[in-house]
Parts: sequence; structure tokens; C-alpha cells
Amino acid sequence: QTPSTELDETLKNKNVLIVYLSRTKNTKAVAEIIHKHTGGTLVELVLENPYPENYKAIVEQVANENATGFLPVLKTKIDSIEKYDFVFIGFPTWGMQLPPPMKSFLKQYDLDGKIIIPFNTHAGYGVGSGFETLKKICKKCKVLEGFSTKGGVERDGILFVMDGDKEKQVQTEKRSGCKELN
Ligand SMILES: Cc1cc2nc3c(=O)[nH]c(=O)nc-3n(C[C@H](O)[C@H](O)[C@H](O)COP(=O)(O)O)c2cc1C
Repeated sequence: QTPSTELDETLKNKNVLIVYLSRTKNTKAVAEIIHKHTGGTLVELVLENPYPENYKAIVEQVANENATGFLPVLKTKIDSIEKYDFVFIGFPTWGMQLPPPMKSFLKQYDLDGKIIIPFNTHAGYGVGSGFETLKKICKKCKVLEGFSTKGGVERDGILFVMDGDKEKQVQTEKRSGCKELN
């Protein structure tokens, strides 16, 4: 057995929550890969008022929300968050930052004392300040090293990319990315 197979076995007996935000389903695909290995509860963040379909419109709205510190209202409700020991938190890079809905989640739910494993997809520019902001909001969490991989490039009309070889690559990257947990 490889260490990460053992890791997956260890996590299977813990209370694992996987929370993610995803628009074009790349982050969702990574969340599902993690879920397949660790089990637990998989939760997608959904908003009361969805973002516009149009790419330019969402980019503009997110820039405004970031500038004003606006926190969108979540439709998603998570029961008994206190029962989870490990929380995987996944999000796309938006404007080189943590997306506003993920800020809403982190501010709404008490994650103090939990072990957080962040993950991210982006269009080639990396996670930006996402992992740092997560750590700042969740000061009393134990935030492990994050895992980031290239996803879609919606600006160029490239939406979902997490299939075939890319999916296999992510599986491998996730394993090494989670080595700190071992
Ligand atoms: C509003 C918005 C802003 C984005 N800003 C960035 C960015 O600053 N840097 C980057 O690399 N990708 C950016 N992207 C691209 C996404 O991070 C990338 O396509 C990601 O894989 C999408 O994940 P998803 O399919 O789970 O929604 C942005 C996408 C959107 C919709």
C-alpha cells in the first residue's frame, strides 16, 4: 500500500466534509475525485441569487463585490458542521482572489479547531491570494498546504477540462498535494 492509500483509509473513518464552489464544473470534478477517495459529505455552495451566465458580467460583478466586501447570501445550508474534523475547501480563482461566496461560507460557519485542506482550479494564473485569505478568515483552523491545478479558461471559451488524461493527472497531483496529511 502506498502512504496515500493509507491516508484515504484513515480519512474514511473520520468525519470529512468537502465544500466547493464551481461554475464550469472543474473544481467540482476535483471535489468528486477527493470524495471518491475519502468518502464523507460533498457539498456545493449555491447562491440565493445566482451569478450572470455571461462571463464579462460575472467578472464585473465579482470585481464590485471584492471592492465593497459584499458577501452573497448562500442558499446552501450545512447541518451540524461541528461533527466534521476534516474540511476540504475548493474554489476557482476569481479576480486572483478567494471568490465572494467562499468568503460567505467561511464567515457564516464556525470551523475553529478543524483541519482544513484547501484546493483550487484556475485558468493559468494560479490561486492568487485565495489560500492566504482563507487562512486569515479562519485563524483558529489548522490550514494545511493547498492543492492548485489548472482548470478551464472561460475567457477563451474553454469550459470543462477535467476529463481523460487531465483527470488522471489531478488524481496524482492530489496525492502528492495531500502528503502533509500523512
Ligand atoms: C469571474 C471569474 C474570474 C476569474 N478570474 C481568474 C483569475 O483571476 N485568474 C485565473 O487564473 N483564472 C480566473 N478565472 C478562471 C477560473 O478560475 C477557471 O476557469 C477555473 O478552472 C473555473 O473553475 P470552475 O469550473 O470550477 O468554475 C476566472 C473565472 C471567473 C468566472
